[in-house]
Amino acid sequence: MGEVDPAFIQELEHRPKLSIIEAEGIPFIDLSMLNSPDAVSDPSTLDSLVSEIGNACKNWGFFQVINHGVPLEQRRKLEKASRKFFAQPWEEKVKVRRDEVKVLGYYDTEHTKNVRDWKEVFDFTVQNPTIVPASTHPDDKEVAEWHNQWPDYPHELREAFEEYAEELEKLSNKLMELIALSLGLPADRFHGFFKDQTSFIRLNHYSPCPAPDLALGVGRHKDAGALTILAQDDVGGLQVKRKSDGEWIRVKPTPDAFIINVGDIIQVWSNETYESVEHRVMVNSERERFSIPFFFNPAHYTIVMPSEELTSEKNPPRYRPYNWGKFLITRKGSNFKKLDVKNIQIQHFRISELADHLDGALSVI
Ligand SMILES: O=C(O)CCC(=O)C(=O)O
Ligand SMILES: [Fe+2]
Repeated sequence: MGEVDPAFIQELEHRPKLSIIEAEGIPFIDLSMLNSPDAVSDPSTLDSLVSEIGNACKNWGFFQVINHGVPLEQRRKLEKASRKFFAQPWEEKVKVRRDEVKVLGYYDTEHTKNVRDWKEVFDFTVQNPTIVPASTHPDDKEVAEWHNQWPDYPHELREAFEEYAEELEKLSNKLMELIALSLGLPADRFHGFFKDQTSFIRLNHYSPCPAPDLALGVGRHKDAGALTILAQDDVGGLQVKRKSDGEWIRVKPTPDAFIINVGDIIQVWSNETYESVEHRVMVNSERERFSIPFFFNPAHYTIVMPSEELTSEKNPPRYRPYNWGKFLITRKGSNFKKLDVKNIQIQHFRISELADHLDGALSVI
């Protein structure tokens, strides 16, 4: 395979099998009851929706939603604008390139676990500007602003983005309510964390790849935020690591559905009742693919920790509290240092089982 830069080539164990297992089991959840004006709050219908959400989060960490209330028109408008943007020559796209100072915009050299992804992206934050810590230093309280870059072409991209972001924010809040209820918490338990959200939307473009058996569109990873809402086109390529057997399963494209996945923050908030699940993107040699994830992230000053209501002496907190903004900018920073930098992970805040055992042993003595 002479055509592919070695930077894109996955290690043997992480290369995708070209024979695909398509998921039967990833749940479909119908949200129509949340959006119908005459949905007289029938507690039993709500209860069954909440338990469907809870089971999907527990068993898969992924589910698809239909009748979600996001107008199709808004989604199509952004999808079209995204296609127009990426169809331009590279020289045009790099005019709004992301770098260490301007952290939002166009980017085509992203690495996941130190292997280059076969994709190009455009990042925008929902709040403009978005407030984040100025430095990774734990004692530094200074803040900085992230500003969106808007390309000249297509001119409708900005409006399409803003309308879509507003709709997706509404859907995210509804999903967070259902997730809170499924954990036995009040519906609004997590709302406050998103007041000064650091959410962002990414436009992804995966070109046809001459070596889909060696490279990945996005290498295996977990999403670091609270919740991801993904719009994928009809090409397919997203794979989820099935919890029951570790097999990579393709998420079948369903027109106009959204794919939802639990991120690391929900894993921590729920004290591992729900887990953030590994996923990756396969590319193919024939068709380009587009997708748009919405990453629903809390305010930078959020201290992420297991919810007190969900921990007890028998089920102690499994994570030490961490500052979301510092975590986020540490991640962003390491994207630019590229090879041989290990990304910060929630695993670094996990209270290790070994320590639990030792503590237990010590307290007995
Ligand atoms: O393109 C996709 O299907 C998923 C992309 C993804 O997982 C991500 O950007 O975090
Ligand atoms: Fe992801």
